[in-house]
Amino acid sequence: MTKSYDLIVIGGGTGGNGVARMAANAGWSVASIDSEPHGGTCALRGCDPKKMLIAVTEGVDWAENMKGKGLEAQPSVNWSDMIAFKRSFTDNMPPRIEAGLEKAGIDVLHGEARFTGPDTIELNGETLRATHFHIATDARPMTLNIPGEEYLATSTDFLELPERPDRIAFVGGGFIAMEFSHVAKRAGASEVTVLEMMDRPLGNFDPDLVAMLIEATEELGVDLRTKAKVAMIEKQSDEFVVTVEHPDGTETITCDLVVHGTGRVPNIDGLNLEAAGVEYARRGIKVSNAMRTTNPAIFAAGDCADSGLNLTPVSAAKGRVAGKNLLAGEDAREIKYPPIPSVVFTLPMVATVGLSEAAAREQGLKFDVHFEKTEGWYSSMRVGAKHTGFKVLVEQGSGQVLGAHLIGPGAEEQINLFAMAMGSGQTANQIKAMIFAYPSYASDIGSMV
Ligand SMILES: Cc1cc2nc3c(=O)[nH]c(=O)nc-3n(C[C@H](O)[C@H](O)[C@H](O)COP(=O)(O)OP(=O)(O)OC[C@H]3O[C@@H](n4cnc5c(N)ncnc54)[C@H](O)[C@@H]3O)c2cc1C
Ligand SMILES: NC(=O)c1ccc[n+]([C@@H]2O[C@H](COP(=O)([O-])OP(=O)(O)OC[C@H]3O[C@@H](n4cnc5c(N)ncnc54)[C@H](O)[C@@H]3O)[C@@H](O)[C@H]2O)c1
Repeated sequence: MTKSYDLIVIGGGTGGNGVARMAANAGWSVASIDSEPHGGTCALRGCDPKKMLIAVTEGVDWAENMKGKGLEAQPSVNWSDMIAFKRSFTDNMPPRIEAGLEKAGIDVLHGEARFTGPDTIELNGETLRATHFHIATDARPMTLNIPGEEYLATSTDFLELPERPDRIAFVGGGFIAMEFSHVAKRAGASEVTVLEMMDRPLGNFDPDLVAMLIEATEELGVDLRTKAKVAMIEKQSDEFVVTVEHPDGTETITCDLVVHGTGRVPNIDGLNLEAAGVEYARRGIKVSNAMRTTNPAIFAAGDCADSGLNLTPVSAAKGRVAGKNLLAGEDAREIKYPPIPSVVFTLPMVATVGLSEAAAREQGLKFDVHFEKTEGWYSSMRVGAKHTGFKVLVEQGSGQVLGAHLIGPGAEEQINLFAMAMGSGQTANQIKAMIFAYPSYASDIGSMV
C-alpha cells in the first residue's frame, strides 16, 4: 500500500528541516528525506567544517603577524589532527539532527527522491504520496564541460582529505578557491595555484578591497592567476596536468589535486520536476515571494530555489516563509530580504553588505565614498594586520549607508553591525553617536561613516 503523508520534505538541511519541524509541531504527518545523512551542506560539508579548518590556520596567521612583536614560536598544521578536529563536529551532527526530527514525530528516510506525479514520489523503488511537498535540495558544483572534468575534486572531497597534497590547483577564483587556497597554504602546501578566468577574483566584491586581498594572498605564497581559463585536466600516473588558456597563449600546471571552485548550480536534475508540474530555469526552481512553486501544493527553499543569495541564513529565511505559508494554507507571508551581509573567510577576511560602488553609480545615487586603508589604525597595528581597510557609501542628504565593504580582522562581525544599522535605517550620524565597548573592532565603525 502506498504510504501517504501531509507533507514530504525533500532535503534534510537548512532550508528543509525547519519546515519539517514546523509542520510536525502543528500535528501534520511528515517525512523528511535526504540522500545523505541529514544535516545539509552548511553543517556537514560547508560553512561550519570549513571554518573549523580556518580556526586552526588562524593560529599560523596570528603567529606570522606577531613575529618580532614578542611572540616567538611559529606553529605548523598537523593535517590529520585538523581533519579529526573537524570530524569531532561533523560526525555528531547527523545522528543528533535525525534523532531530533524523529523525536518531533517525523519519519526520517534516506534515498534519492524523484517525482512520479504531482503528489507522488519514488524512493528506493517505493511510491510515497503527500498532500504537500517542500523541496530544499541545495546546489551542486556546476558542470564545466571540459575534458578531464572527472578528475576535479569538490570542496567536500577537500574537507575529507586524509593527508594534505603538496601541490594544489583551484579552478575558479570565487569563495571556495580563495578560502580553501588560504587554508591549504597555511597548512603547509608548497604550491597552491588559483586559476580565475576573469580579470580579478571575487567579482561580486569591491575591487579596491579585493586588490588588497590579492596582495595578502600573494604574500602568503598563493600563486593567483587571472584571465586563466581551465581548458583540460589530464591524469598522468599519480599527478594531474591542468591546461590553462590565457589571452596570450596556453600553459600547463602540474599538481597533486585539482579542486572545483567555478560555482554551484541548483541541484534539481534528478527530481523529475516535470512530473510534478514544477517549473524551473537555470537559476533554480521558480518560486513566488511566498516560496510556492508553479504547483501550488509544492514549496521550495534554499539554494535550489530561484530567490535571493545562496547563503545559509538566506536559505533558513526562505524556509521560514515556506513553512508559515504551508501551515496557513494561503500566502500569508512574503519573503523580504533585508541587506544581506556576506563574508569571504580568507585571512584577512573580506566582507560586504548593500550596494557596491558601481551599482550605486549605475542607480544614479548621490553618495560620498569613505575609502581608507587602515594598516595604521590601532586595531590593525595591535594584531600586526597589514591588509586592512574599508569602503563605506553614505548617501548625500539622507545620510543612509548604501553599502559597506570591509577587509581585515573583525570584518565578519563589523559587517553584521552595518547590516543591522542599514536594516533599521540608521543614518551615518546615528552610527557615529553609538557608544561601543573599546578597544574593539566594533568601536571602529563610527570612524568609517
Ligand atoms: C564549501 C562551502 C562553504 C560554504 N560556506 C558558507 C559560509 O561560510 N556561509 C554561508 O552563509 N554559506 C556558505 N555556503 C553556502 C551554504 O552552505 C548553502 O547556501 C546552504 O547550505 C544551502 O542550504 P540548502 O537548504 O539549500 O541546502 P542544504 O542544507 O545543503 O540541504 C540540502 C539537502 O538535500 C539533500 N538532497 C539533495 N538532493 C536530494 C534528493 N534528490 N533527494 C533527497 N535529498 C537530497 C542533500 O544531501 C542535502 O542534505 C558554503 C557552501 C559550500 C559548498
Ligand atoms: N563564505 C561563504 O559564504 C561561502 C564560501 C564558500 C562557498 N559559498 C557558496 O558556494 C558557492 C560556490 O562557490 P564557488 O567558489 O565555487 O563559486 P563562485 O561563484 O564564488 O566563484 C566562481 C568563480 O569561478 C570563475 N570561473 C568560472 N568558470 C571558470 C573556468 N572555467 N576557469 C576559471 N575560472 C572560472 C568565475 O569567474 C568566478 O570568479 C558560492 O556562490 C556561495 O553560494 C559561500
